[in-house]
Amino acid sequence: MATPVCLDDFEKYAEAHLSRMAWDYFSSGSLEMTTVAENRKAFHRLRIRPTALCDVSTRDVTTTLLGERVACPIGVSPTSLQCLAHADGEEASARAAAALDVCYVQSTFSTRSVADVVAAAPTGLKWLQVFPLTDFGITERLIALAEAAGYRAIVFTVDHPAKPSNWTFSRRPVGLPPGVSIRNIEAVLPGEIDESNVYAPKPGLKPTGKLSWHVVERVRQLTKLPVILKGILTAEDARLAINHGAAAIWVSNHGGRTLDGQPAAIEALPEVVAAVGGRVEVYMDSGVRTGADVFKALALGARAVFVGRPVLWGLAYDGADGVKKVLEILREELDSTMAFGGCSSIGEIVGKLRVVHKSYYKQFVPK
Ligand SMILES: Cc1cc2nc3c(=O)[nH]c(=O)nc-3n(C[C@H](O)[C@H](O)[C@H](O)COP(=O)(O)O)c2cc1C
Ligand SMILES: CCCCCCC(=O)C(=O)O
Repeated sequence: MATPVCLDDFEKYAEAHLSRMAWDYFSSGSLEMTTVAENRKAFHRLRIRPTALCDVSTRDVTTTLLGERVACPIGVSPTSLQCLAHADGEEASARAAAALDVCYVQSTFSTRSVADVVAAAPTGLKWLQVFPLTDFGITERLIALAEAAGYRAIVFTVDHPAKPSNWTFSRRPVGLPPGVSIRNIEAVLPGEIDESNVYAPKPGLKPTGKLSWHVVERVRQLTKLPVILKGILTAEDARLAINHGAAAIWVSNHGGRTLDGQPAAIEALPEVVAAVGGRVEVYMDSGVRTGADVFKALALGARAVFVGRPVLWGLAYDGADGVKKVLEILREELDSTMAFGGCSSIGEIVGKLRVVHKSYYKQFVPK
């Protein structure tokens, strides 16, 4: 295969080279996968309105997340089981993120532990993702480890209260090949994973559906770190999140892997941004594949975007170097979109009708 030039090329490579089980695990979503598809289609329905004759001779893509500087507003979403994509797994993806000075979010269900990741990538902004699991002690111990290791925020995933209905996983259980284990869980709870079917864990590791907004306070009480809520899609939940002390809100539909039929994350972003009214930062993921997508999300009020599957494709292509290429391509495409859109800094992208739904243009069509 020729050298990949865009994220779609990395996806094709991954599909051709990963084991069938790994590819199915990474690519699938719930039920008919309509939300997986909508995450892309919704970006295509948006149009960028360019501004001519601006000084775009130099462009600055740096920004800050919760006060910490990053080289660009593109980060790595938490994704589980990265050693299915490459033997170095999360060590490689964290190294790539650190090399590019972008935010790295480690999944609870990582095939490398917090300690492994910090040893492999001692620099760079790192956050830990946690779930509401049946055994709250697991979350508690992971947060303590991350805080001690210098992680800078906790990403609390609120859109995963049960095992998702995924026909692909039902047809072929997701198992771990020899030598691969969920080391992040092993570090706090040895011997709990059934390696032949990771979606049939021991009771304590199951997602709990016994939830209320008080769980956010419970997580906050465990740590001095800011707690970001991941998986918010409505204005009502965004307001509740702020009332319960969320430091930031992450608009996401989990890449279409949880509730099929929910909106594309980019469609839900404007109502969340409006409800938040600038009180906390808003991030988004789900379906971001080009620098134009990044520009659209920022114009609609996201402080930063994150990518999930593209990082797994990069790992499959060439470990840490592959992930670096994926992130560099997105950064360069964002930079180019800014030049042609008329923006010299990230701050200039926001607002000003830079991005509209394609129906905006109907009003100008002669009747
Ligand atoms: C294989 C895979 C594993 C995932 N694991 C987690 C996880 O452990 N925790 C979590 O909060 N989200 C998880 N997600 C969701 C991602 O964080 C992210 O929301 C999603 O992948 C974004 O969509 P994208 O893949 O289209 O970029 C996972 C997604 C995939 C594809
Ligand atoms: C190994 C158990 C899988 C946990 C769920 C990870 C996840 O969020 C996903 O989308 O997959």
